[in-house]
Amino acid sequence: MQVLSVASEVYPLVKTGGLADVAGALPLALKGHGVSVKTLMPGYPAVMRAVKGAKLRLGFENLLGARADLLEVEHQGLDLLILDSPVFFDRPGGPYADATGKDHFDNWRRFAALSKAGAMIAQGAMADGDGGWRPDIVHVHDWQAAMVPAYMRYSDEPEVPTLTTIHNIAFQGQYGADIFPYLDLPAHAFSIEGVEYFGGVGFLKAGLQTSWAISTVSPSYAEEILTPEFGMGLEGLLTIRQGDLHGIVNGIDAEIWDPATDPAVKAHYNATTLKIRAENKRAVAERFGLDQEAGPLFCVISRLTWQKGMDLLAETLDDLIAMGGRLAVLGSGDRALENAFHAAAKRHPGKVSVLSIYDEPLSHLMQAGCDAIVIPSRFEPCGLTQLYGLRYGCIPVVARTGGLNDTVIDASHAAVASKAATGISFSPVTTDNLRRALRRTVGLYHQPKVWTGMQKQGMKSDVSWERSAGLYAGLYTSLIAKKGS
Ligand SMILES: Nc1ncnc2c1ncn2[C@@H]1O[C@H](COP(=O)(O)OP(=O)(O)O[C@H]2O[C@H](CO)[C@@H](O)[C@H](O)[C@H]2O)[C@@H](O)[C@H]1O
Repeated sequence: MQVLSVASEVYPLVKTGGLADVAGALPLALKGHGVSVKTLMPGYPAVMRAVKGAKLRLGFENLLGARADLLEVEHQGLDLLILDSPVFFDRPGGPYADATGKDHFDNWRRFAALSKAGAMIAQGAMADGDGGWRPDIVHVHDWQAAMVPAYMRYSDEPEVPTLTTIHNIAFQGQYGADIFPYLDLPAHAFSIEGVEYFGGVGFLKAGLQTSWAISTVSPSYAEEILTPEFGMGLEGLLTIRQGDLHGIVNGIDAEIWDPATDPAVKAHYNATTLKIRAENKRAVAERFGLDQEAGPLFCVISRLTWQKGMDLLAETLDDLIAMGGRLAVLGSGDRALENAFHAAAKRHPGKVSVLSIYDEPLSHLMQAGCDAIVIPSRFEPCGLTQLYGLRYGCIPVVARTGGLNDTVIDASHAAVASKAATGISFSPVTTDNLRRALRRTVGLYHQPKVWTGMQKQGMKSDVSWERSAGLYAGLYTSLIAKKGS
């Protein structure tokens, strides 16, 4: 089976968050299920530097107003299609924003161009000539690629089955109606059945409306987004499409994330040699300038945002320190939240430390050395850092929501007694409940037998892609069968 995947970021080439991890790991996991994936992504400067020697496959003279080339290259096991359009993608800053954090002014045009290219490839643009290629199914990720199924729906070419995956419904790609004339769509696409959304254009809405099927990254979140509290305005549409909505939990790349071999980890270990983690703990404390002392070392590896509940954590820090904990924070985000954490670090030198940088190797070392990772998210479609935590013996302390609910087993009395517990979870998401969860965590930490048992149980959890890749392969097969029926 041939799949075209379309994503705006793909690990290891460009990553701003969990989407990149999934877009980079799922194609590799699908290989074992007889599924072969080509991934279309933008040619940002970092990508163009990394894929020297890519082959030119197609030229688009005028893709939403700019010239673009389609390049093909194999990179670390991934078959990549790179949309090389200097006008759209060769600029300083990140994939979505400039160096000051302001969104690129033409994001709608950049990602509509990506989507339009995806739709043309899906409908046979690469089918002619030597090594011609045509996908059996198209899988697009988040709003930046969500216009692919819309472009396909409104073209005259035969349809190919499509799946749109929601990684974060908070980002929807909503724009004014004034962009519609530039999208290269027929006039009737501006309707409730098409791309129109509250009088403007909604990219994610368009994908959810026109895609054959929809998925999100955990079963719990698939249910939550049907409610006004979590659906962010799309709950009505999703409820209508409930029969086509699937929840498939993310996995992690178990080769990249392996504490026994990870090159970013100072002292390698496995579930039978957990004592070795102490060396990594010392290394983390040193890197963050924290006191070397007994007591639990907590960490955060996250965007510092409201979604992630970071305001709640900032409010509990004085108590966490009073309980004997320390905290290492790796992340940046909302200015006010960054300031709150930096202020706590000033109040508690040696106990709280914040690095507002993006550092992939350090994130690995932290999972390998910290005792617990705190994830008090208000909503979490899946969450990956708790999965890395489970694999590395870094106990997750999580809000009971979305994928966090589906992947962490709370240390209730029964779960501890039956040795099933893998973490600590709490709900509803309030400061008081988080404080209680942190206190419970410190209590468990001081029962070394129970704590080690939880670490071992977590390390045994199946967090690999194996099962979920099988579920995606099954979903693809069922959609292809639908086409034939
Ligand atoms: N400063 C930093 N330095 C280094 N690494 C950092 C970092 N800050 C974050 N990271 C890394 O970025 C990734 C974040 O992934 P998450 O799943 O936690 O959330 P995100 O909200 O980005 O993803 C969305 O998509 C994913 C994928 O589907 C869903 O799991 C999630 O719920 C949804 O919100 C992790 O790999 C983490 O280690």
